[in-house]
Amino acid sequence: MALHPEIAAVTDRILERSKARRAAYLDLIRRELESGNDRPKLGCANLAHAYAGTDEQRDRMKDGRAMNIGIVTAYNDMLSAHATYYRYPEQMKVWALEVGATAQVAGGVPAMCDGVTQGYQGMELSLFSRDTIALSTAVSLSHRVFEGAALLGICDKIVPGLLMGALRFGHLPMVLVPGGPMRSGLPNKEKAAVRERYAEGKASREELLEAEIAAYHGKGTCTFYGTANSNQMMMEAMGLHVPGAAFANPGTKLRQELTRTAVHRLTEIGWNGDDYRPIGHIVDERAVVNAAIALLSTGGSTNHLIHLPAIARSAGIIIDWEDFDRLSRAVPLLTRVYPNGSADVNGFEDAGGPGFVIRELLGAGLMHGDTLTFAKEGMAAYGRKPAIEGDALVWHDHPEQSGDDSIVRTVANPFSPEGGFRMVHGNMGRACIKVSAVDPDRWVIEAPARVFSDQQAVQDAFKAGELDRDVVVVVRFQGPRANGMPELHKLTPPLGVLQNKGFRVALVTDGRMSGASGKVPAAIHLSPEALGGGPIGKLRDGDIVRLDAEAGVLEALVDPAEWAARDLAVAPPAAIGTGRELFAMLRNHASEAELGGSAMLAEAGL
Ligand SMILES: O=C(O)[C@H](O)[C@@H](O)[C@H](O)[C@H](O)COP(=O)(O)O
Ligand code: SF4
Repeated sequence: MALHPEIAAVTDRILERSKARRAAYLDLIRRELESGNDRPKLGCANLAHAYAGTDEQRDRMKDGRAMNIGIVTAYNDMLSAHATYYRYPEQMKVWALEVGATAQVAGGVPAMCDGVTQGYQGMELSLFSRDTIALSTAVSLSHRVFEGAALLGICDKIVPGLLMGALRFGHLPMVLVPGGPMRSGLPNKEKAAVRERYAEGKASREELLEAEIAAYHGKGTCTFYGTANSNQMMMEAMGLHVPGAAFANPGTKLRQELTRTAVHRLTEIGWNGDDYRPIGHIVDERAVVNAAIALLSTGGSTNHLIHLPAIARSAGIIIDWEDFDRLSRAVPLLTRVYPNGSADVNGFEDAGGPGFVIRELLGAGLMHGDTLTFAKEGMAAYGRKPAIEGDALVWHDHPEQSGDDSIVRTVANPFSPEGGFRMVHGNMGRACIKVSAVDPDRWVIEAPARVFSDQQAVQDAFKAGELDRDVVVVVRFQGPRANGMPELHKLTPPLGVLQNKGFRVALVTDGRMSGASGKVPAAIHLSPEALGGGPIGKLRDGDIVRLDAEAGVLEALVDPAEWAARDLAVAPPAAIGTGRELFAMLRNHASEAELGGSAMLAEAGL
C-alpha cells in the first residue's frame, strides 16, 4: 500500500528541516564507531578496572571477540513499573553467556514516579528528571567497554531520558526492555469516580485510599494509557523492542522469553558484522514519524508532544507541533483505552494491542513500513503477536478483526477519522490539546477566565465554591523555566466535578497534564510561558477566553489596544525545598516545550 500523501509530506518537511543536523549526527556516530568501538584499544589498567567488578566473566571479556552488553537500569521500588527490574541484570548476564556474550550493569539512572509526586513539590523536578536520566545514561555508557546496550526503563520521562542519552552513543546497537503492566485492578473509571466523590466531600479518605490501592495493587506499569504505556506503544512503532514486548505482564514465561530474546538478538546484531544496525540508524526521520502516528492513533499522552521532539533532537531530527497536528488530521483513532475509554492496557493487549494497531496502520499506508528495526524482519514484525508454544517464543498474525471493537478498531472502522491531538494558537501563543478524551460538545469553550499562579490556589477556590460557573481556569507560571513544568493532574477531579454539574469548563496553562488526564478540555504547554514575558501573563480575572479545538484557536477576547497596553503579571518567587533549588540551572536554560523543554539539549545546541 502506498504511503499516505500527508504522511509523506510531513516526513519530507522533517527531512528537509533536519538535513544539516542529521548529517552532523550521522557523522558523529560514524566517528564514534571508528574510534570508540574497539575495546582492545583501551589501556590494560582501564580494562582491568572495567572487568574487576564482574570477575566471573573476565576471561570472556578479555578475549574481546564477543559483545559486552552495557545494561542501563532504572530499577527502583518507587515505580511499580520499575520494581519488576530487580533481578533483570542477573538474568540478562546468564542469557548473554548462553550465546557467548557478556553483560554488565553500566549504570543506574534515577526514576521518578509521577504518581507518587503528583500534586506535590517533587512534581516540579519531574520534567528535568528526564535530563538527569539522559546525563546518567551518558555517564553509564561513557565507560566505552560495550558493543551494545540494553535500556531498562518504562515510565514517563525514563524512556525519553534513556533515549536522549543513549542516542549520543548511537553507533551502538541497543534495545529497550520493558517489564509489562500490572494485572487489572479496580477499573480506572471507578477509581476516578471515587476521587470526584472525595473532592465533593462525599467519600472518606479511608474509602479513597482503599480504592487507590485496589487500582495500584502490584508490580508492573499502571494500567491506564498514560505516558508510560504510550512510551511502549511508541517504542514498538520505532522498532526498538523485541516485537510485541510492550504489554506482556511481569512474571510470565512470555515476559521472560521476550527479555531473553532481546539479549540474544542484540548479540546477533553485533557491531562489526553484516547485520550491524546501531540505534542511531534505527531512530531516523521515518521512525520519529511512526512514533508520532502511533501516539496519535491511540490517543496517547500529551507529554510526548514534549518528549518526542526531545528524543528526535538527540538524533539530529526536528519535529514540531504543526507536524503532529497535520499527522493527527491524517490518521484515524483506532483505540479507546482509559482515559480515552473505559478499558485498560491489559484489555488493549487482549483485544490486539500495539501489534494489531501497527498491522492496521502499515496495511493502510499510514506508517512507514521500510524502516530499519531491532527485529531482523523489519516493521512488519511489529504487526504480529508474540506467544509461547511449548518452550518457544513464536509470533502469529493478528486476525482481521480485533478481539473487542469497543477497545481496538480497524482503519476501515475507526473510532474517529482523525487522531487525538490538536494544536491551538492565538494572541497568547501556541498550545496543545488532546481531544480524544473530550466529548466533542466540549471542544469549543468560551467563558470568563479565573487566573491562578499555582494549582493549590485552584483547589482552594474550588473548595470555597468560587468556581461553580462556566469558567476557563488559567494556571500560569507553570512552564519549564518557571517551576519545572509540573503536571497539574490533581486538578482533574475538581474540574471534572464542575463539568459534571453542567458548567462549561476548560483549563489553560503553560504547564503540563498527566497522560492519565482526560475528560476536561485543556490547552496545555502554552508557549511562550508566562515567565519571561509570555502573553498569558496579561490575562486577568473576567477576561473572556475562547478555546476552539476544532478551529485550532485559543484567544483572549480582549480589545487589541488594551491587550497590547497591558502589563505582565509578576512571577511568584522561585520555590526552594525538596531539592528544587538544585534544578535552577536546568530551569534557567530550558528550551520551550515545543523544542523539548530541555536545558541539556538547548545548551548542547541540539
Ligand atoms: O503522564 C502520566 O501518565 C502520569 O504522569 C502518570 O504517570 C502519573 O503517575 C499520574 O499521576 C497517574 O495518575 P493518577 O495520579 O491519576 O494515579
Ligand atoms: S505509570 Fe506513572 S504512576 Fe505508574 S509507576 Fe509509572 S510513573 Fe508511577
